[in-house]
Amino acid sequence: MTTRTPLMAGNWKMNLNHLEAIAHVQKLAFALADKDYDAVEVAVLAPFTDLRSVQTLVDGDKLKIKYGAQDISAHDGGAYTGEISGPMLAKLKCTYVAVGHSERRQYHAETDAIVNAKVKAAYKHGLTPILCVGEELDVREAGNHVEHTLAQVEGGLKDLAAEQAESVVIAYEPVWAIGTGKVCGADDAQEVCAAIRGKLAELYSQELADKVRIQYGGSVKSGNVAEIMAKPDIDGALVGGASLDSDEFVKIVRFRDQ
Ligand SMILES: O=C[C@H](O)COP(=O)(O)O
Repeated sequence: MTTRTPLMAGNWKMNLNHLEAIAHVQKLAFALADKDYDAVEVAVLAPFTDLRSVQTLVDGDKLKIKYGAQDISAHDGGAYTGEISGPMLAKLKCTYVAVGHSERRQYHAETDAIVNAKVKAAYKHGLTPILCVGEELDVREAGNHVEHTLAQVEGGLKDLAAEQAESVVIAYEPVWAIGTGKVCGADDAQEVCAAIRGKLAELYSQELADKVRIQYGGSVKSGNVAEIMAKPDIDGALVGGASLDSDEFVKIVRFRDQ
């Protein structure tokens, strides 16, 4: 059986300026330093303006915390005002980049085709995409959440070679549970995450599907993370609001201590 190292990633969204980011990462590093946390991978997805500061801190202090961006341009460079390219993120030694977050899909009209181009841009420049998928409330209420989410997985990974797809991280984030305090029940989250793994097996192979880490995201907190992480197809969490409180995020990272 494949062992998947859990990935706990804090998505700061449009919060924390670069000075606040430094203080926040320092607090995380201090709180996590007294105990070996190799068994869990920790990452922060910071605003673009924070990345250089976070890089300097992580490199300088040799921190185990990984970092990345919340979006990437599908283009490598050129006249795309306001965009940030893969080469720019790679130069900052980002490990991860979130792609297709529901807030990008909703507020920036990102389609599966755009998300797919961004996933490919990430791989082209050595970044690992965290492909975000998940249904809106009306889709869940109509009972189409699995089908909807699997279509986003298939669209996001379209034409991607197995050598790349085997390292993708998929974040299942039901839109109705994001920032609402309404956490998806652990059994409901497991149902969709298992279906995502099944889709990966269908698209590639069971061996590849067993390697891919699938996160749950949506109102994850220290009080519910252990129950979510106990599910066999959930390999981590993509944490929004609760990742802005360093004490709370550390408790989430240490879900096994609960
Ligand atoms: O990327 C993170 C998700 O959007 C979840 O956000 P949340 O933890 O604030 O619900």
